Amino acid sequence: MIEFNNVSKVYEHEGQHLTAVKDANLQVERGEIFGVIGFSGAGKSTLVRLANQLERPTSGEVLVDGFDMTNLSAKDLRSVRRQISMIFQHFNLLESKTVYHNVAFPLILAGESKSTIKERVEEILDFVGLKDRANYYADQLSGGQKQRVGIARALATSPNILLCDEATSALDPETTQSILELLKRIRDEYNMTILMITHEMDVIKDICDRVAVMEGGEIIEQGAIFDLFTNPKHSTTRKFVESVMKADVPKSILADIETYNDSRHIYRVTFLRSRAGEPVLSRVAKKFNVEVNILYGQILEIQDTPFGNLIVELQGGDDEVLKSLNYIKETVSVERVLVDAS
Ligand SMILES: Nc1ncnc2c1ncn2[C@@H]1O[C@H](COP(=O)(O)OP(=O)(O)OP(=O)(O)O)[C@@H](O)[C@H]1O
Repeated sequence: MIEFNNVSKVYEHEGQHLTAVKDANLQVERGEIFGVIGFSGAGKSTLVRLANQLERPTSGEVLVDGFDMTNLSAKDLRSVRRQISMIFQHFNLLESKTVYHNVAFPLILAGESKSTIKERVEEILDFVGLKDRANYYADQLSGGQKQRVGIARALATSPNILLCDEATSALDPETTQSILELLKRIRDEYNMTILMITHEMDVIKDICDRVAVMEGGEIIEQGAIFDLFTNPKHSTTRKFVESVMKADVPKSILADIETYNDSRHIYRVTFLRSRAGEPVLSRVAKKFNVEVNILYGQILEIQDTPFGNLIVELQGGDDEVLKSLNYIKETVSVERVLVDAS
């Protein structure tokens, strides 16, 4: 649906060249929610603006629905662009206009009749849960409601692709969840293709099918969410994953682990997929001469798949600990050891 082939974007500023996107390759499939994550300045906004040709690439090609956006006539480009809508971090609403008018705006520009506009606006406001706010002014709404208006406006012209530029970054966690639920519903009910950029791994975890990680203009890693979470390869990807994994570990436990001395055996044990429910640690305690002390445990759900994450201490002689560890690794695919004090 959206394809980047060897795309680069170089800006020239006061005689200096700055490569904002470097040799990017990615494919977003129809009906997929694809996330792009990176720290500030990584090139995410530029990448998403290349998707609808708000920016022209310096080299490479951008295909949308098979059309090479870099080689279209102005008329054809307008027509392909009509399939693409965008929502923004700060909503970009007409603050002095009503909710109704904001959503009607792109339909008025498209020359639709009054009756078509009325029908469509009412339908879409109902869909985003703002039917009773049609006559409110945008500046009378909460942030979450404003983003719903932004989404309704984006959907008004029935696009196939929705680009989301940090769409939840200005919202509190609860409102973020409700907007993410709405985006999922849009994908499911309209088979929308969604390309979203964010710096929040939580957002990626909750909604995306696949993700690309950007750094210094390059896509340094990409893949299915589950694979990326359970087996991140690049150190920046690991940082993003740990921002979610560590977020829930109580500070007192983290501080405690850091003070453990070399003679103790502390491991992070990662349980994948259906194995998350297996009683492997109690089996280890019965089978070997060790005690298992669970310091911290968490089971995340990534794309409806359980992903267990435990920090355990194995107490016993070095030999027994080694045997136990090998047993755990065989049985539940221990992915990696965070703290190996042995
Ligand atoms: N129009 C422009 N002219 C010159 N340089 C630009 C322009 N737009 C972006 N850049 C530069 O390109 C790099 C990537 O910027 P971009 O906005 O794509 O990053 P980002 O990952 O979206 O960052 P943020 O999360 O802070 O918005 C930055 O160094 C930025 O200064």
